[in-house]
Amino acid sequence: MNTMTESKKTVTLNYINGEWVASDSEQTAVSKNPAKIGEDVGYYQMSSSNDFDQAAVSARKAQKAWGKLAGSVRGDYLLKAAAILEERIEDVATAMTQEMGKTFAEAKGETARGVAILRYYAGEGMRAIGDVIPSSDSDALMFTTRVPLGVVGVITPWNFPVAIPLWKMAPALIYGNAVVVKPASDTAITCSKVINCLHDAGIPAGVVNMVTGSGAKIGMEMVNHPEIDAITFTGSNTVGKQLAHAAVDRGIKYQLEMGGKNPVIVANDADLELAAEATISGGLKSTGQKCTATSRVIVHKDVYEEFKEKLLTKMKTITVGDGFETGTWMGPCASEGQLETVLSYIEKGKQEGAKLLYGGNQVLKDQGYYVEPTVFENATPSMTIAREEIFGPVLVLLKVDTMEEALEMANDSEYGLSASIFTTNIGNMLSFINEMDAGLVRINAESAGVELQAPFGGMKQSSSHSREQGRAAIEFFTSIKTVFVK
Ligand SMILES: NC(=O)C1=CN([C@@H]2O[C@H](COP(=O)(O)OP(=O)(O)OC[C@H]3O[C@@H](n4cnc5c(N)ncnc54)[C@H](O)[C@@H]3O)[C@@H](O)[C@H]2O)C=CC1
Ligand SMILES: CCCCCC(=O)O
Repeated sequence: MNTMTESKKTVTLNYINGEWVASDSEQTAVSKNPAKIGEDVGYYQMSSSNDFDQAAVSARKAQKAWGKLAGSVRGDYLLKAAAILEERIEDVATAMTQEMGKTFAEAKGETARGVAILRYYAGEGMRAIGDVIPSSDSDALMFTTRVPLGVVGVITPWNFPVAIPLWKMAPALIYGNAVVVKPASDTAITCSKVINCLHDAGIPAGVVNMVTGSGAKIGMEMVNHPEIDAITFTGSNTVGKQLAHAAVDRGIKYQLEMGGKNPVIVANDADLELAAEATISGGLKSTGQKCTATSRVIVHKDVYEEFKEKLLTKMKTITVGDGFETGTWMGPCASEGQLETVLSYIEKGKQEGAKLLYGGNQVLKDQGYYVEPTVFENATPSMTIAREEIFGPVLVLLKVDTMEEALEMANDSEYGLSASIFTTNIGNMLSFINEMDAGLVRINAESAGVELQAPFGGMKQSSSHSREQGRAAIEFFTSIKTVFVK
């Protein structure tokens, strides 16, 4: 059981060496519901260095046998976990909406994506992992194979608390690694429910471990621990860079997926209804808290006013509220801190001279951490709101005279995660595909829309330049060994 009751409080436990255990710090912290101020979702362990050490040592011991299993046998565990998670979609999604505010429908959709991720990587246990390469010695046999890294540390953010841990853990496990996961504290309970599905699938003790608590403490403990052979991180650039420096100091493999400032280009031949709908969805779904969310909206001057009117008409229909309420389109910001960050960027936008077209206000103040969907115009590319990741429901309209200017503006960012263009012109489409510096480029579709079977990752400052998901994940979670036999 992943929780215990302590003076009527539900306390989520750590998962170490196949057992649910409390931290030896005897300290817990509360996970709060951002939709309902004052409502505690539950408690999680504020773990100690010793807790992490026990998890890492357990993982090291377990990995030896786990790595020797046939890939198909490892895959069977993932298939069982997928079936269990599928049975528990409502329960896991409930925890997600309670902990970070995503609408219940989106939370169920994400959890279903987690089921699909487990099933996809289960199949990887029976697919080729190398090549036969002709040696210059005709009597010799030369081929490549792949070996696991060993123990992989997994650090994940709060915005996709099921999909991101699983799109890291599932490939790590199928390719023979053991894992220690440190989830974002805001969604520790949700992660524990995912881990419990792996536990109930009978995964061998020590192969999967979860240690909750302060990122600065446990996250840094992880990257510096001698039993950790690699780190896979998704989160902010600030934290990612800290982890990378520590990983380089130890000479271990690391993978970072970080921020974005994703543009959408609306060409003068675009389907404006489609472009407006996709900008709303891509920019404001999940309260704009997706790394792939649209934030810069670059519009050709010929269609600017018509597009703006369509966008505003749709924005005015957005209902803000508790993610469990049927009519809610957009939930709260994930935490009080996230709300404060978003409101500070809105103020910055006004101070720097952008025009607030719609929204910009905190709402339902007595209930939770809610902000209106917001759009600015008359912004310049140098303004803070056009350069920095806000990670909230804030769109910035930018007007251009030509498609060349649009593409130049779209690339004028330190980030390069995802980007979209709306056009019916094949020349615009090909220029965008070839010249847009982003890891995910989408044509006539919103900037969000990661598919689990395709490589995913950023360019420039959005990533450490490996790729997650799909078959690409094998590159990070294994090492290639070239074999020569005479
Ligand atoms: N590129 C991508 O695929 C994605 C990127 N993100 C990015 O993540 C950010 C939002 O997520 P947050 O959880 O707020 O990010 P965050 O960077 O604050 O935290 C991410 C994880 O790192 C841990 N952490 C915090 N401080 C740490 C430290 N000093 N050492 C080690 N670990 C530490 C946290 O506890 C959490 O588990 C945004 O910047 C967003 O763009 C989010 C989802 C996907
Ligand atoms: C955290 C990255 C997940 C992005 C969700 C999407 O674009 O579908």
